[in-house]
Amino acid sequence: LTPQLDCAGRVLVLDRPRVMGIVNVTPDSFSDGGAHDNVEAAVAHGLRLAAEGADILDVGGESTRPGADEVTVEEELRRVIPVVERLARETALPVSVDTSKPEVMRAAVAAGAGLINDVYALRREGALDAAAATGVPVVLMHMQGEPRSMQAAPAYDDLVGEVHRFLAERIFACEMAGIAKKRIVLDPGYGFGKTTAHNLLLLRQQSRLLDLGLPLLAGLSRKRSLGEITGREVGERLHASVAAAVLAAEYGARILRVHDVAATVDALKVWAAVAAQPSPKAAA
Ligand SMILES: Nc1nc2[nH]c(SCC(=O)O)nc2c(=O)[nH]1
Repeated sequence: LTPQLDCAGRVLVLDRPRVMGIVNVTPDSFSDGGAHDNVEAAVAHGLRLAAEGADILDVGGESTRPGADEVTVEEELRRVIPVVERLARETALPVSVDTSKPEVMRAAVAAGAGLINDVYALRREGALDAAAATGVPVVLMHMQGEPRSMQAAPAYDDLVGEVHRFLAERIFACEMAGIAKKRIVLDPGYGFGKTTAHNLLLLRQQSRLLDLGLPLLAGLSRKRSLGEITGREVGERLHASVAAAVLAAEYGARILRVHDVAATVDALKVWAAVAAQPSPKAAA
């Protein structure tokens, strides 16, 4: 049976790896334009990613980069809601909201968002109830520590086991709050309290998370670990990001969260065409 996510009426069919395009609504470092310019630029970017073949658009107003400082609820709402509203209206794609704040979850779904993408896995006060009340699917991501300090000294006794246990606990918390298991997507949280070595091991063993019985989302696009491996700066990580997306698909991910949609769409078409062929075991 093919898993599918009903994102407020816009159904994401997970019969093959799908591409989630990243729409950051954070102060534009290129222009000193005010909030309006940020919204306009973000909407234009989202429309472009839709034209490039994205299956879902992920709108985020708070950078969760290591060391990032907090954004107030009011500021995050000002950035995110207008963009969610416009993209939900001007495309037929499901729109997800990348937030940990319950108020932003509620307002974004009211404005047309069909998926909640929470890097904090609904652990903030009120987030479980807010997500349950919206009725839309949720992405639960693993993070060790807090964005501000998570990269100081990440350490694990059993990395994959700890990520697995964390996700199992968050699934249970969701079910207790009335969020059905079929509304949940899991995410290993690459780069969130992990060294490059951790990220590599977690990717290689990502398929161990599949026994939790839920679709996986992977976000490796342009991340620091890819820079460490290739020596490339953030704007030069397209090739590494495409390789990482294909590997994540090979190791079980069905949603790839990326900046470079067109390139990843083509790469995953090749993956899907090959994956459709009989495996060596079948031929034997
Ligand atoms: N679900 C999910 N959401 C995310 N939001 C970010 S923000 C940091 C960046 O894009 O570099 N990363 C992720 C990720 O890996 N998974």
